[in-house]
Amino acid sequence: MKYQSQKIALAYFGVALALFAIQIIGGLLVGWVYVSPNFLSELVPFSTLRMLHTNSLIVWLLLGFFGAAYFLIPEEAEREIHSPKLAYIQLGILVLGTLGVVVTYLFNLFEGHWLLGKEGREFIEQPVWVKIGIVVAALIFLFNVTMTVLKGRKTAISNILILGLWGLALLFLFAFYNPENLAVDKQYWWYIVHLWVEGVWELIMASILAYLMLKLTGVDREVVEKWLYVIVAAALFSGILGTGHHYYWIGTPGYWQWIGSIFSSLEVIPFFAMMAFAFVMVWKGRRDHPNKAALLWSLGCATLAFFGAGVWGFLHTLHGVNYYTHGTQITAAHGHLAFYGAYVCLNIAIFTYALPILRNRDPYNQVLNMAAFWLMSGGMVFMTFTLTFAGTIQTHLQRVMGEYYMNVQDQLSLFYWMRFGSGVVVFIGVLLLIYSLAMPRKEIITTDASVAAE
Ligand code: HEM
Ligand code: HEM
Ligand SMILES: [Fe+2]
Repeated sequence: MKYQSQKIALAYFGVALALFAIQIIGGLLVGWVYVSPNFLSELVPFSTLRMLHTNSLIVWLLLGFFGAAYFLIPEEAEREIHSPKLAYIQLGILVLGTLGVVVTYLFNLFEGHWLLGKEGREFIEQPVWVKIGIVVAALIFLFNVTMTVLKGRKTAISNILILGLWGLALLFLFAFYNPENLAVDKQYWWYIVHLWVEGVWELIMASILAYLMLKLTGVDREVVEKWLYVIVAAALFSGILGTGHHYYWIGTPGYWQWIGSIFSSLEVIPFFAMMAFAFVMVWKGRRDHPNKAALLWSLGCATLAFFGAGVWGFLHTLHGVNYYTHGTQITAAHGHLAFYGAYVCLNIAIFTYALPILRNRDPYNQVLNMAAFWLMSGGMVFMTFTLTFAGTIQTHLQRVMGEYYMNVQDQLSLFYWMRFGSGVVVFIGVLLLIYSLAMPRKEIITTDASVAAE
């Protein structure tokens, strides 16, 4: 570790990993409700469990991004973080807000209250006071990292990372706008839900991947930067108007069907470019970095993001297809693999790279970490297939044959069992990952000195 303030990342990564475990337990619970519909229904309704699953996902991914910024910006800017104290206050606010959401929803508090009560719109369910807390935390963060970069060396990696993080915070402001008209409400709601993952978060993804490639492969910075600019331009060019793929059936004018179909199809390009980038860097790289697990997660990230976002996104993005598949299990299949590939794997790649450095150890428990990669990724890919099959049958029976929703659900139970099974595998992978990141490697006991020295 070159700079003391990089240590801030350790606290962020720790909280993120704990929330990750909670997110997956939440996933298992919602998955179990699908096979046993009355499970917990008296205590915690499905909608609350589902909210806890998706919101803990978003919160831990954000904590991971913030931690990644605190880790890599000192190295890029060649100076300490402006104020470590502010960084810890920011973390405190976010943890408090998270607890606030959990308590409010689990005990159903302050119903209908404008400031303290539940908000209910998917992904932005946080009570208004928590939303305000999120904005305050984001402002503290932006101030802190922007000051650091302004006073230090400016690189393409840190500039693009900060641009992405500014965009993330500004777009979140639409969470405060909740118009009466449902069509208008949805129109702005997608500014967050879509423009985050298919817009500004892609900048964050590209810059963190670029940083990892720079460190892990030893390729020249100029080469990495050229790729970075192309990826970012492609992401914004396609992603902004690509929002139109959510405007097909919400009451917006018909031209969105064409704008959405054309531009969202182009969104495949930046995801393909990120995958090509990662592999070309490894191919051209001269460095044989000892942290093989971090490299595996980086390549896995770029590849699974291409399949989850690019291929599974394209699968249902043309309006002629989406007319039938909208809101079916096809959407859930895509949502899972895209989030997992792009943003879960990205975070784990930077955790795997940074934690040994932050804790002053050699890359450790690599084999366990790599086993966790295969268990988790295998589980998520299997889940994607089961949901895709379920979604195909659902689309046919419900949307083509016109069968009643619940009748169709009954016929899909085999797939929901398999989804639950793959979830258990993912959960085991997560436990293994956390163990491999948190615990030091056991001493190798061998008589062969050359093996022991490895
Ligand atoms: C890192 C892994 C995971 C990620 C990134 C993730 C992400 C998500 C997202 C984004 C949604 C909302 C999807 C949508 O509206 O289309 C969701 C819903 C859901 N997830 Fe996960 N999830 C993960 C793991 C799991 C696991 C292990 C299970 C367990 C079986 C699970 C079960 C569910 C269920 C049942 C829903 C509700 C779907 C519905 O409302 O029909 N997830 N998840
Ligand atoms: C990493 C990037 C991406 C993530 C994390 C992601 C995630 C998601 C999630 C969670 C949903 C469900 C939202 C909801 O209804 O609550 C969704 C919907 C959708 N996504 Fe993506 N997505 C990504 C990229 C893409 C790309 C590149 C495309 C197109 C090529 C795409 C096409 C779609 C479409 C068409 C829908 C609407 C599905 C429907 O009508 O029900 N996505 N995405
Ligand atoms: Fe989208």
